[in-house]
Amino acid sequence: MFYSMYGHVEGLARRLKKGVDGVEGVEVVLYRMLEMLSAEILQQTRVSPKDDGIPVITAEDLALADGVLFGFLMRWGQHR
Ligand SMILES: Cc1cc2nc3c(=O)[nH]c(=O)nc-3n(C[C@H](O)[C@H](O)[C@H](O)COP(=O)(O)O)c2cc1C
Repeated sequence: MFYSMYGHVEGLARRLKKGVDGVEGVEVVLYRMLEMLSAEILQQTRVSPKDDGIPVITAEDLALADGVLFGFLMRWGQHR
């Protein structure tokens, strides 16, 4: 599961999936974290459009996973 504003973290997640999917018996499913920024802020900060093919994760999705890799960017020293 990841959060990405400008695609760098998403690119890392896609590459991780490519690598880990090569492990026998393991399947990686990509999810994004819920967007917390308003549409206005997203427009002002020129955030990249999101790929609708990657769903937003739910608590139920998390419970199905045997393992979770987290990916998120740093913004002013913190992630909220
Ligand atoms: C507003 C803003 C604040 C940032 N603050 C930090 C920071 O405090 N520390 C850091 O290491 N990187 C910081 N960065 C860099 C991002 O974490 C980094 O570019 C990240 O790869 C962006 O990921 P994304 O392209 O998936 O959104 C900041 C970037 C932005 C746009």
